[in-house]
Amino acid sequence: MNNVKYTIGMDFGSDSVRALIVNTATGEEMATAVHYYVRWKEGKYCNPSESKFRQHPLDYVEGIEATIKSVVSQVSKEVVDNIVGIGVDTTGSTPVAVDKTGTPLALLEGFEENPNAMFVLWKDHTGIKEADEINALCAKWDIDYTKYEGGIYSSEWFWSKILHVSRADKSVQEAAYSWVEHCDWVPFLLTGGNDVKQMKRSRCAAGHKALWHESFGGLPPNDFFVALDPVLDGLTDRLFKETYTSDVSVGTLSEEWATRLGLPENVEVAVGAFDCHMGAVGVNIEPYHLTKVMGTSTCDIVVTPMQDEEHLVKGICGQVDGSVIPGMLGLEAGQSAFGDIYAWYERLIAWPIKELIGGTNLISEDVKAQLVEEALGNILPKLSEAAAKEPIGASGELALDWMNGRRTPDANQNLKGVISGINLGSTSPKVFRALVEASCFGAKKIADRFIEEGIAINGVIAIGGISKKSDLVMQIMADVLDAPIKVAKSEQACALGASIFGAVAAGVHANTEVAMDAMASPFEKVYEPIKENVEAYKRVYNDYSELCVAMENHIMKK
Ligand SMILES: Nc1ncnc2c1ncn2[C@@H]1O[C@H](COP(=O)(O)OP(=O)(O)O)[C@@H](O)[C@H]1O
Ligand SMILES: O=C(CO)[C@@H](O)[C@@H](O)COP(=O)(O)O
Repeated sequence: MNNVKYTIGMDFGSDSVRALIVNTATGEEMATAVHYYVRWKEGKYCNPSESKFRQHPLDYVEGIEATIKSVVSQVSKEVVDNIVGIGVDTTGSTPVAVDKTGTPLALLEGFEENPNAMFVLWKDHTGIKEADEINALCAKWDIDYTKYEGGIYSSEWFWSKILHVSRADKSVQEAAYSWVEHCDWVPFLLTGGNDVKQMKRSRCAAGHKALWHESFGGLPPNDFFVALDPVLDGLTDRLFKETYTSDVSVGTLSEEWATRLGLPENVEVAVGAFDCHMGAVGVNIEPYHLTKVMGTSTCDIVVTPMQDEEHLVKGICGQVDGSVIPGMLGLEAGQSAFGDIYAWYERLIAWPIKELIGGTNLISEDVKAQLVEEALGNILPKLSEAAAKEPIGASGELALDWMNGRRTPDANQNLKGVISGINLGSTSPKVFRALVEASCFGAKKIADRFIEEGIAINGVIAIGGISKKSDLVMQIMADVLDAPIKVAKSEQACALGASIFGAVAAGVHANTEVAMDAMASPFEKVYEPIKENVEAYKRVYNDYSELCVAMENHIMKK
């Protein structure tokens, strides 16, 4: 008789959702599945030139069904019968306007194709002006509500997005009873929630991105929001006061979803949280260790014991009691674009390839398609191979990593990327190397800020796609940070972290620490800094820092 219990972890990333079935006694990953969002992949509802990125709720619903059915089909009936919990993490702040029943407006008649009725993805920066207004109001209000969020509110976050959409689209503003984070909506949906006021909201999302703090009595008061714009009058009453950590259960799977997914009905669903926070749990984060989730963007997570005396860390994405491990302080920072910078460069190089191969009459359509696929799939590996041979700083190309603005330190989404120091000898690999170096210098700015603010960093851990895909990026990161970087074995550390919370919420483990000890991923590799590279990068980093100041002054003058 098998007494082992299993949980499912779901990780909703920027492009895809991943699901795992995990053995709660050992952390063994029994099955895994990935689903790429169909509408998102087609580029629907987005306009990158305006930094507008929306995701349709159906992309997520289809993703839940596809991945869970797939993992369930990969394991025995005995395993399925012993699945007791589900944990969910998502990107954030990724909010959506909902009606009273908590249904995203894009699922209602008349709103199906309206991007303002869809989830406003974390990297959507259409609310830059609104973020500026929030910062200006906080600066003159008697309480600075941004103080636990690094002192600067970002256009990537909840209120900037709500205000922007409410102003831009009267039909959505009028139909929106409330607003909901992606990580709160999925557990609500799976447990059959139908009253948004009963939705259990994530402490992680609320504390890092929605200006929630216990000492404020919850969210800022209505008069603060009315002063911002009367269009927000009354909304806080329809949002929330209480928040929950992810060791708490939202409830059990609804009958409908249990049937749809082929799961038992008594499966507990944990309160959701953001991907990077659960990722840190997936690798058994220790206090004062920096966990870097390296993917499309980066998220940098540190936990510390709760301080007796409050110390506010400036310029990060906030410090929240229990956002990572319940009972500890979770600190978050990150870069708004990381792998996305390489993806942009890849697209630049891919354009002529697609055009030229696509336009030729010399080969058949099938061969064309195969050639294009092979060429595109090899751009980043080939560039990396060639870039690895370039000496550090020898030919002068120097870039800034602000292609999607600067998330931290000191959020400023008005900033733009730069490639400087080009001459007639600048090749594709040289420029690519400069972009990789810039992304690692941006990471060093974050590590430096934690240290300047008195948060020691005693070790660095990497998870996320790039920690697995790119030796080049990882070695440069170790050289630039001058620190060994341990890479987790799990391909899906965030989903694993979510499964750990599923196990705690289902009562299999007494608390998050015990569950992490049993289930978290070990490490498979360490990138050690190379001494001569560390020295060479110190010089280039100084140049990068000077270029940062010059460009920020230049852009902000306009
Ligand atoms: N060989 C490579 N070298 C560097 N970056 C890569 C490589 N292959 C893919 N990437 C980058 O990885 C990023 C995706 O990371 P991943 O962690 O898988 O996704 P997500 O951020 O959605 O969770 C993309 O931005 C892509 O540009
Ligand atoms: O900003 C957060 C969390 O606070 C992330 O959700 C966001 O950077 C998206 O992460 P990915 O790059 O998709 O892994």
